[in-house]
Amino acid sequence: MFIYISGLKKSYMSGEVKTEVLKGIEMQLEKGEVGVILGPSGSGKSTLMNILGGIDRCDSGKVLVDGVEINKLNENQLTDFRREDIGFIFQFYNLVPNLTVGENIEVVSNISKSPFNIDEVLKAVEMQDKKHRFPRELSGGEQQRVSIARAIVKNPKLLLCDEPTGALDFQTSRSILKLLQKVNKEFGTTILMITHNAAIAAMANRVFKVRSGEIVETVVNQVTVPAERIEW
Ligand SMILES: Nc1ncnc2c1ncn2[C@@H]1O[C@H](COP(=O)(O)OP(=O)(O)OP(=O)(O)O)[C@@H](O)[C@H]1O
Repeated sequence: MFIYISGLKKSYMSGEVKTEVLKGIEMQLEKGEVGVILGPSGSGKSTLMNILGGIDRCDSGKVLVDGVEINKLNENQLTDFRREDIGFIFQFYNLVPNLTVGENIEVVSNISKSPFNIDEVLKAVEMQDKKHRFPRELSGGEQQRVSIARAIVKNPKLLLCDEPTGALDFQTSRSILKLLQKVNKEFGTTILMITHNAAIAAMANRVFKVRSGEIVETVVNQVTVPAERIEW
């Protein structure tokens, strides 16, 4: 199993008060699959994703990514894991404003061990014509395409997407989801995506429903729906 999570717990302290945010998560995803995490605001989705991406650490439980138990890595190993194996896409694009599209991608490619070719990745996200533009000269959807290119150029094992269409209108959202599906097929990248939108679950191989820090249901879709046919 490519992602294997068992008994994962995480609490936060605010002052004297301890809040258990993840209460024993069980979750599995195969290599090359698309997983969707669905759940209401505050249910622990981002916390789970941050632990899986090596941004945060769990208190207890097992978290394996491609056979590596990431909660056992030291700080340097965790940094390497995050840098080399994980691509992140967020709701807001976090592009460097004074670098062009090409340069934003090059910064990541330069520090990667086995990056894809920048022009190929730009072509895949249909942004090859805008390589020399600055982020402020792009629409929201175009900026998200660039942030996807930046996340995949490093040839990550796992692409983690936290509400990637949260700031986009429905047509643009659909084109971004279509692009993620294409990345999954063409580059074979395993994708795990957080969303509030239950309709998006139709494009996933596995859907994890989170409530108050627990996975209350896992749905395995035998047939996945192409993004362009998702009903909103
Ligand atoms: N660093 C932190 N310190 C204290 N509490 C935190 C911290 N990070 C998250 N929390 C709390 O953990 C809970 C879960 O947060 P999380 O961001 O994982 O939820 P979410 O499901 O992703 O929500 P949303 O859909 O609104 O982004 C929330 O109650 C939040 O306030």
